[in-house]
Amino acid sequence: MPGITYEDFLDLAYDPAADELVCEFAIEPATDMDMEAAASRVASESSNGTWAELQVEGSITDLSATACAIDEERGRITVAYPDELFEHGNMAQVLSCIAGNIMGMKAVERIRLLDCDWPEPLATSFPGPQFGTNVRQDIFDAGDRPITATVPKPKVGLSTEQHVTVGEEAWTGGLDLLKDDENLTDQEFNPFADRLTESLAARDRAEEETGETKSYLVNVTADTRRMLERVDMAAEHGCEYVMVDVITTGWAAVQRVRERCEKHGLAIHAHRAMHAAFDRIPTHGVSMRVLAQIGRLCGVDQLHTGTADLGKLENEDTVGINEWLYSDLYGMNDVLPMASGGLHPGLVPELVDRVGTNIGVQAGGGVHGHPDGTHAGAKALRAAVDAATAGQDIHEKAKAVPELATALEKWGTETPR
Ligand SMILES: O=C(COP(=O)(O)O)[C@H](O)[C@H](O)COP(=O)(O)O
Ligand SMILES: [Mg+2]
Repeated sequence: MPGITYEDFLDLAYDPAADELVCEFAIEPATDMDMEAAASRVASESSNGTWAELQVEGSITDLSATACAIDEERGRITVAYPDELFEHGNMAQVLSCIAGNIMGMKAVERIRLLDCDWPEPLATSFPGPQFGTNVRQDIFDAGDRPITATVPKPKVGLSTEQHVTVGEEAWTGGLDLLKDDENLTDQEFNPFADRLTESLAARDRAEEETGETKSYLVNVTADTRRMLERVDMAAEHGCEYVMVDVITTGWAAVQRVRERCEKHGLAIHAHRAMHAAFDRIPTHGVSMRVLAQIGRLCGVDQLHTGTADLGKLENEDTVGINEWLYSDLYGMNDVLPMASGGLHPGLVPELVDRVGTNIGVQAGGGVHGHPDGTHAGAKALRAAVDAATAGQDIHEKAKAVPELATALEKWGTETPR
């Protein structure tokens, strides 16, 4: 009986079926291997093969992936995965196939999952976002402008009272969202329950004062049980959102949060802390593009996708990722990209020029580092966003908004480091 060998996973004449998941990888084969040998091993290990020749009966090869294209020059391969290989609606299982053992196999020096073409049966087995970019209208009344957010700094250490004061100043200064930082959850210096209730009371005051809708991205990140309890608490106290550190928490937990948020009608803000462990080295890991795709399928409404290189952190193709998040995917809702990380008012015109206005603009240091404090910083950021949306020159705007003039004087258009 002929066994299954690596060759069974390579067919460069193969045309993937419409229901197959097609993945593009960048690979650098091991020094003693050519692209074909490495590509067939990638397809094998990520579906149903292994290093040894296997003797099995029946149509087990129906579940085999096929390495169906190789671009020697660019070091790219394409692998098609049959739909039956996957448990629908189970992102952990999907990732254990397409980004699992292959990430560490010796047949490749480096391997990066660059992009996925999600077929309808698999994609629609996930819920997608409840709101996506519609948060700008469904939750706020933001018109054409980006929604705005700020995260109090220092990231941790402020007492609840200090945190809430900073939030209230930011809201009344003109920002839409107060956001917890990624490592602020339920520590003794600022307990979750107190912060939630007191922030929402401040939100109500700010709404009253400004006549605008305000909301709070409360960080519920924890083990799944505690996270769901916190989602329930956020809903109970009248919050519109929860924030989850989606990479550190893991997609399986995000799926449960999405389910619970639907029950309450809450939107999900996804912070991507730790994404760079997967995507920073451009020749290895899982691209931010794929992480963003997974976020959309699992149903986050807002996702950090970087600043198109204007901010303090390394970014991978913010523009291309955002375009994918807006693109049609079998009628699934889109995702609102959040630009964040080292932003300040002077960078806003160029940001909007590069990525458009269908985004959220988030700044921490660029608001609270304003020489006249958070309230002035919030006014400056809001004015910069309004001007950029209206196509007005930021220096013209600064003539009418002294807080913006001060911010421009302090930071100009520099990229922070
Ligand atoms: O706290 C901040 C930004 O603060 P600041 O405005 O002071 O830099 C966020 O955690 C980063 O946006 C994360 O980066 P990214 O959005 O790229 O994931
Ligand atoms: Mg942060």
